[in-house]
Amino acid sequence: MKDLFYFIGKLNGFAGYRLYLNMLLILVISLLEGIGIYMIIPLLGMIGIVEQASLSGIPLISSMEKIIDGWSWELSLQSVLGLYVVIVGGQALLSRCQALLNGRILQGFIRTLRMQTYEGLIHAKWEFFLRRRTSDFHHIMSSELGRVNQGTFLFLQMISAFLFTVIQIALAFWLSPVLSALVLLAGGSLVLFGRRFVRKSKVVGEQTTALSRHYFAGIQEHFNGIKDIKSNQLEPSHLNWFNHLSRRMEENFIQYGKINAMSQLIYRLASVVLIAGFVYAAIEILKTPPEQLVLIVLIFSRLWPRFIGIQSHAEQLVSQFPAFRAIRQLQSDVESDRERIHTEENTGKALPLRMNQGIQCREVDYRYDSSLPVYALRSVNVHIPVNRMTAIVGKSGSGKSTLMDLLMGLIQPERGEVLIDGVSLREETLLHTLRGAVGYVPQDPFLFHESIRDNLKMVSPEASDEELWEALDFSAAGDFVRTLPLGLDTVIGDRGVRLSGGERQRLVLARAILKKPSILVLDEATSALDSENEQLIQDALDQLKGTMTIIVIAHRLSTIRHADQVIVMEQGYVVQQGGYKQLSQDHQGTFGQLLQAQTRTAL
Ligand SMILES: Nc1ncnc2c1ncn2[C@@H]1O[C@H](COP(=O)(O)OP(=O)(O)OP(=O)(O)O)[C@@H](O)[C@H]1O
Repeated sequence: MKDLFYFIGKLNGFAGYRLYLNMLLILVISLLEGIGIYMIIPLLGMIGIVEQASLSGIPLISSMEKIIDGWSWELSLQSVLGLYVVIVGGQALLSRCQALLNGRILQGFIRTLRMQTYEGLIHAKWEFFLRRRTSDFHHIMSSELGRVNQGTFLFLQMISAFLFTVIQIALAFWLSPVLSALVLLAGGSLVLFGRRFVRKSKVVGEQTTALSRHYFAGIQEHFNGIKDIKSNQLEPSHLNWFNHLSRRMEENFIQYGKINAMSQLIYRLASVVLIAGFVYAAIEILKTPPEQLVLIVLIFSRLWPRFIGIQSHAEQLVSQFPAFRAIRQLQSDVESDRERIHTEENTGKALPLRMNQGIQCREVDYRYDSSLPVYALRSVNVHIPVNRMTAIVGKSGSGKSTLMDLLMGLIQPERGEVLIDGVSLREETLLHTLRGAVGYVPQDPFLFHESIRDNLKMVSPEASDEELWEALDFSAAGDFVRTLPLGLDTVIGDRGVRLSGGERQRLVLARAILKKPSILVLDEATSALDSENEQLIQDALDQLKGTMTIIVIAHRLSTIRHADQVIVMEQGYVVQQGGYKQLSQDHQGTFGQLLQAQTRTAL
């Protein structure tokens, strides 16, 4: 319930006066509908079904008669019918306006919510993503937002039904307090009885969230690993998983349907019994005049379906509560894990990085999980000199990528400092500047499902075609792009799968170069290249030496022969640091052993 109130507060903040206008319209529409019902009685009087004289005893009719008398109108069939058309027509017109306003409020609210959630996610720290499955974000951004949309719609519908009920009950009370109190008492006991269905719906709603989360995670994993599935013939086990989950989802929906159908059945049966008892009491015990009875039956016959609707809406609404909670939780998590560089002051383009000495790590410790005594980096002290090439090497899992993330300011040390020219990276403006100055090429390069031109221009929207080709030639990608029939306009597939691994790496390298970074970071960025293309890129990087700071992670040690400095890592510690030649001569050192191992493999 807390979550619902949180979103109502947000809805109120978003819609403001429009929400109240919406309610006012509902009130007027309900009033007009009530008056429309009342209009039937004078009509019945004119037809002769009820006696004209007895109409003056009915509260609202007598007031209306007085008003009409004041206007010196004659209560003729035409005037009553005319008034009826005006009232019911006016109500229809207002209903249309209200439906449109309702739609605008709802869609605008969901758009804002979607935008806020996405903005929060995209500005969250890298560490936030390390702790979560990406499928959970897909789930929240699609399924859960959809459920919040439906929940908000139901909530607005419930307000409308509630206001309608209040107005109609007020009119009924005016007409006959005793009869109305009887009906209300019956309605109230039904609501109390219906609470058990609402509780059950909530439990089913929680199961729905868990199942759909599971579904999203599974689907994403399966299609990411489709090549593995096909080549290792894992289809049967995946089909089995899918079949099992689909059945559980089916059962979940059926269970919800059962609850809803049962509550509706009970409500309908109770309505029939109540109406029968009510009519009996009205005629036999209370001796209600027929015209009043007709009106009350008319009012309640229109009111009852809405009343039942409130119960059904309440069940649906609580079944959506877990989605409200999931989005609220995510919004609060991303807020507390927001990257400090994304503040109001830092919305503009970062200032250019002017680095004179370099980046330094001083006594850095880092753990991915602070509750475990497992360190990814331990007492790391390194210096990355400006405009030089530094290579980071070590066995798999030794901490190379973690150190790289630290140097790029993606993660913050648990102990110690990362400094640029002696200034701590904990300083927000510096972090913003550093991020703007880095060109990063990851191990598994990512390309958007856009043209090559769009993919490149993402980092430099103003770049001319000449600059694009220059960057492509630099990364040894110019030749293969020229052979494509559409050249720069070739659309590359989802995650660039229509290109080979090496082609993707070269395109992403071109993109990084186009940014004209002060710091170029290559994480195993040439691992998928053949030796010819790798050599071309090595030559190009050699040309860049002295113009930008280059940090390279490499497994193939032959590719870092020209590095000015090599950092050797082992189990989170920096065990050696120095020039390539110097380290390679120490045959007992970790680097010497790594070199020997690679030479043996190459033979
Ligand atoms: N997201 C993560 N959550 C928990 N532990 C992690 C995470 N990423 C890395 N680690 C752990 O931190 C240690 C260092 O990992 P890191 O990726 O930095 O090594 P690496 O030298 O880059 O390895 P590789 O050469 O295989 O890429 C490893 O023990 C690894 O299991």
